[in-house]
Formats: sequence, structure tokens, C-alpha cells
Amino acid sequence: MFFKKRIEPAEETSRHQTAPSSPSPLDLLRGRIREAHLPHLVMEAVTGELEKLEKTEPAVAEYSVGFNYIELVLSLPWNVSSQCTFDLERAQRVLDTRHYGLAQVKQRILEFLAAKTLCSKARQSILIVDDEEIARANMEHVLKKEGYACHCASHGAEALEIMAREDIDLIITDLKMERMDGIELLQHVNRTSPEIPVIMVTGFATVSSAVDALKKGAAHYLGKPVNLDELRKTVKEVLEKKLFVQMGKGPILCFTGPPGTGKTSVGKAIAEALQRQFIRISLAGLRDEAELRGHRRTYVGALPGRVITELKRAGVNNPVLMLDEIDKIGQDFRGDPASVLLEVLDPEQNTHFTDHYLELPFDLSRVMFIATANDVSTLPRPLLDRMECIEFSGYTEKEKLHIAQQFILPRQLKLAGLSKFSVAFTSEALSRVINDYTRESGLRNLERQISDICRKIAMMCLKSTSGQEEPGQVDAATVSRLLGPRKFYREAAEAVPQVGVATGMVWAETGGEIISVETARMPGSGTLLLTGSLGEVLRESAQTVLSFLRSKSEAFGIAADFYQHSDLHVHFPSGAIPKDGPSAGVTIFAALLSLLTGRPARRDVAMTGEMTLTGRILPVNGIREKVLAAKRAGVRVVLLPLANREEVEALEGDVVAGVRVLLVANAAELLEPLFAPPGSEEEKTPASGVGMFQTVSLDLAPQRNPVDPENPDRG
Ligand SMILES: Nc1ncnc2c1ncn2[C@@H]1O[C@H](COP(=O)(O)OP(=O)(O)OP(=O)(O)O)[C@@H](O)[C@H]1O
Repeated sequence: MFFKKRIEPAEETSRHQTAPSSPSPLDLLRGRIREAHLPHLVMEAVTGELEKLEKTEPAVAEYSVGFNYIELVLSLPWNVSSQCTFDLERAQRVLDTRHYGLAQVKQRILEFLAAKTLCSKARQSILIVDDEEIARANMEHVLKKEGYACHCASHGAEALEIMAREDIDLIITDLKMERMDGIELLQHVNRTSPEIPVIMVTGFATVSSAVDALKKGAAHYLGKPVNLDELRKTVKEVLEKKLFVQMGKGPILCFTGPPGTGKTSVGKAIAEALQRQFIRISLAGLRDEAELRGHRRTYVGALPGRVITELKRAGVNNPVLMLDEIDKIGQDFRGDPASVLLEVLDPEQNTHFTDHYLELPFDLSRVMFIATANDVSTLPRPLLDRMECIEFSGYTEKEKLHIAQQFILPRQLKLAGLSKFSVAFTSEALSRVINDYTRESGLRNLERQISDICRKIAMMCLKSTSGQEEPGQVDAATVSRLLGPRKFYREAAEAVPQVGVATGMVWAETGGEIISVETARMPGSGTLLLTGSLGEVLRESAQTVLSFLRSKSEAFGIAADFYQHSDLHVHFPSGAIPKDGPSAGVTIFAALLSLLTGRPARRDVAMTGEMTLTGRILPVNGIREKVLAAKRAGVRVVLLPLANREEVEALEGDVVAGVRVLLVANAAELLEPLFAPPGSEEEKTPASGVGMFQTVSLDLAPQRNPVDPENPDRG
């Protein structure tokens, strides 16, 4: 029996090499290198690598490593940029058509782009330095026709005088001149104004000195006599690059906010508005520095990092690159990826970003970086300093309704193959999905639930006998039937007042949340027990509140020795979630006061604020998110620190509609709304929904504890 001999890849390569008719892979590679218009340094590196390959046996592992390396270098967009525009009107149009609301976010983005648009529109000025008058005049004529402002000098010294009084963007200089030649001028410019690029013009006889000029920092060189088309193209390229570097010098945008609030999709819209490619690198869980910067080629199976890989995939060097979830980045023994990000995002360093695999500097200055994060408080300070944060906050019910109608429904109907059917959701149906089946700041779950309904309707269409039955209108009852029992309740609105329990508002990276603080008193010796995965700051808050209550026990109508024979327990349910921060101080106070005075606290009154040892209430963050969370839970009265007044007044009417917002400055002011019968606050606050307590004098004498229907033994 004869077996056909298997041709090994190495053998195959050598057969290719010897066949006279077809060029060898190395010949093909050489041809590609020649045509690739690589930057000087890169050209030197790949040529050196190719020479090594020519001396290496194809069967040796190093051969394929070197071969793959050259292929990667050739596939990178060293000089390929997409034509992009900084057109503010277009940007506004795209942002408005893709996203509802987000007025402040859009405004900040447009302001950011406005500065870049102005930069790109400014008339650029070029300094032409040549001792031949005719050469100067020719270049000036061509460049003026291109719209540039031109200045001329006949030698380096005169050029320096012009530079001292004019704002110059680019210098085109002859090499050989009397008084001060091109190289001297270049060295002077590099020293004093390194941001001004210099194009060297040289006769054919001095190509080696032109190469020398490139090594000394010239941006480009042109042979004499100057080809005018080449001059136009080179000037355009060099100035464009300078413009990108200049525009990249500003801070990097960082979109922060709860999940599903549109951070990623606004990033995509920016790329579309600027007509740039959009690429995204998710940084969640990234712990190894090499994932971003690659492994050195000496490692078996080494690969370039994510930044270089994504740029290769994009095929252009000026995309919008989104660094998603920058706050979820990790750090361990494999290095600190945040330090790589520091380099990537620093305009001073990122012109020479060096991937370990590539070992060549790649210029990232044309890339527009946008980072996203849910919570920037965990980011390293130096990284945060490089970014300009734009906050995306949660949506109100009305906004969610609009977005569902205008964007989510059409998208989901199309995905479910229902766009040709006349399926219409009533507003009540969408409100039911929003209130009974989702509890979030963003829109992720809402989209999931709507997609679930659409799939069920698609199934019904297929099951109907004709297959063409019109599903018609989807109302609130249909939603309940299709999605089953409701998943969320308006727990604050439905809970009855209870002794020792108060409702608080906290801020988490998923947006605002409602918590209930529970307290209990039992015989003991004055120990304060705290449970519920609490951080150090929260523990200290509880301690502070207790000391305040002890110091003012008489004013609050609490027995002075209440502490001596009792232990107090403060519990934050949802123990699996770590909690910290000072803003729960007032809620702990309210729960403990209710417990110690035996008065049931209203559960539909939610509060937030840091409490000091003297009972003052200090301002806190995340006011909008907290108010929205309170509304989602059915809270009727919201108590906020008076010091947050400006933020409260800036809230849109839609955010405060349906709740009474009261501003409080100290502990005493909490009492009336907390213990008042439901509905009584309405006469005391202005119709706008925001009220302020000036002075409250209350009779704080302990009352007989009314029977708590949920907990009759308590108090
Ligand atoms: N204002 C808006 N108008 C229209 N659609 C929106 C708006 N905000 C969000 N969406 C839609 O909601 C969905 C979720 O948005 P996106 O993925 O951008 O959220 P994200 O903030 O990036 O979330 P994460 O933090 O989880 O990455 C997308 O389909 C997006 O188009």
C-alpha cells in the first residue's frame, strides 16, 4: 500500500522558494514592505527582521515568529486615518436623533467638541525658508491657494525673527542656506518650540543629510525641485497630525453613571457624529498588564495587547476608542493595568505607546479616547485627573416612557419580526412594565422585559391558525398576563408605620437605592451592635448618632439611663451587599429615636444626610439618584439636607413631581415629618413640592406606644 507523503509546511515553503515561477513568501513580504509607506523607524525594524528571516531555516520556530511579527507590523494603520469632520451641527443632530433627553450630557459633549471644532477651523500659518527667491515664491503661491497663511524667510536667522512675532504652525525649510542652515534651524525649533513640525527640502545630492534630518526630528522631507502635488499632500498630512495631537491634549471624556443610562450608546453616537470608527475595549475584570500591552516575543505564543489588536482590526489610527468599565479594572501580581492606561491616556506619552510584542512606538495621539465607569470614586487619583467626568443620571418614569416608545419598542418589534404587524403598546402597558417589572435607574431591564413581551407576541402570531393574525393593542392587562406576577412592589408606600424602623436613601454604583434601617432594644449593658456588612464610616456614623441621643436624651424625652440596662442593635438588611458612607446617619437617628420614644416612624418618609455629634445635618452626594429611587419605591416625603438646597432646586420638575421634598438642617427638624400622620405634611409645604423647615419646636415627651400591627410585641 502506498501512502501519499504529507508535505510539511516548512518543506512547502522551501518548495515555494525554489520554484522559479512563483515568488517566495519572503519575496512577497519584501514587496509589501516596500509598498507599505512605513514610518522610518518601523521600516528599519521590519527590514532588519526580514534580513534575519532570510538567514533562518523555515522549519525553525523563530521563522514563523518573525514572519507573524512582520505581518502584524504591515497590517497596522501607521498612516491610515479616516476622513473625519468636526461639525458641531451634525454632532448635535446625531446625538438628538439617537438619544432622548440627556440635555446636560449632550450640552457638555457639544462644548467639548466645540473647542475641537474651533481648533480645526482656525487658519493655519506656514513659514517658508529658502535662499532661492523663485523656490519661495512657488511654494508660497501653491500654499496660499490651499488656504494657508504664508510667511517667507531667506535663511534660518530671519526665520527665527518671524517666529518671534508670528504664530507659526509649520516650517518648510531648505537644507543648505547661508547664515543659519536648515539643520541648525531645526535644532533651534526642537529646543524652543517642539510642537512646530519642520519639513526639510533638499536637493537629490543630499538625501543622506535628509535622512539625518529625519533622525534629528524633522517631520518629513521633500526632494528638490519640489513636486507641488507632493508638497500639498505632505503639508496637509503633517498639519493634520499636529492638529490631532493638539486636540488630543485636552482631558479625556469619562462617562459615569448607573448601568443602562446610555454611556456606551452615546459614545457610539459621538463616533458617528465625527464620522470616525468606533471600537470598544471592556476593562471589566482585567488584571494582567500584558492584556493591554502584550507579551514580549520571547514568550511562546506571545500576542500583541488589546490596544494594538483593536487598532489593527479598525484599520485606521484615528477611531473613537471606548475604554468601557474603567472602574472595574483589577490589580495583582501580574502588574497594574491602570499604569498602562495612564500612559495610553496621557497626550504627552501616548505618541510613543510601546506594546511589548510590537516593540515599536505607535502613535495613539489621533485616537479619541472615551472612558466609562459606574463609580469613579474607586479610580486611582492620577487616572481620574486625566479625565473630564460627565455624569449620566437615572431616568424618570416619564423619560423611560418616551425612550421606550421612541427607541426601545421599534427596535424590539423589529428584532421579534413584528414590525410589519400592527402591534401597539398603550402608555399604561409601558408604565406597568416600568413600575411592576423593573426597579432600576437605567433601561437595561426595561428593554429585556419589552423584548420578552415581543417574543411572546411573535409566538402567539405563529401559533394562530392563519399565522397572520394581527396581535393588535398591548394594554396593561396583557402585560400582566404575559409577564406573570409583578416582580416589584412600591414597598415604601405600602408599608405601615413601625417602631424602630426608618427608610433611608443611599447611593450605589447601580444608582439610588432605598434601604430600611431596623433597630431593636434588649436587656443588656449598653452595647451597640451593628450588623449588615457595614464599613468603618457607617459604624462611626451609628456611634455618633448614639452619642448625640445620649447627650440630648432629655430634649428628646428619652430616659437618661436608657443605655445602662439595654443593648441596642442596628441592622441594615441585605447583608450580602457591603455598605459604607456617612449618608445613612439621619436614618439611623430616625430609627433609634423611634425605638427609644416608642413612636412609630413613617415608612413612606425617606431621608439621607450625614449627622454630626451636635445633631447638624451635613450635605451628601447623589441627590437626583436618591430622589428617583425614593419615587420608584413609592415614597411620599423626602427629607434632604438643607445644605443640598442648590442641587435640589436644580432638579427638573419631573424628578420631584409626586413627592414632597423637605430640606432639614438639624435633627429636631426631622421629627415632625417623621412622626406626623400621613397626608398632614401637605398643608405645611409650598405647592412646588420643595419645602424647608426653619424652626421646629416639638413636644418630645414619650408617648404611649400605639400597637404596631406588624409587630405587636415591639416597643
Ligand atoms: N437617552 C436615551 N435615549 C434612547 N435610548 C437610550 C437612552 N439611554 C439609553 N438608551 C438605550 O439603553 C440601552 C442601554 O444603554 P447603554 O448600553 O449605552 O448603557 P450603559 O450606560 O453603557 O450601561 P453599562 O454601564 O452597563 O455599560 C441601549 O440600548 C441604549 O440605546
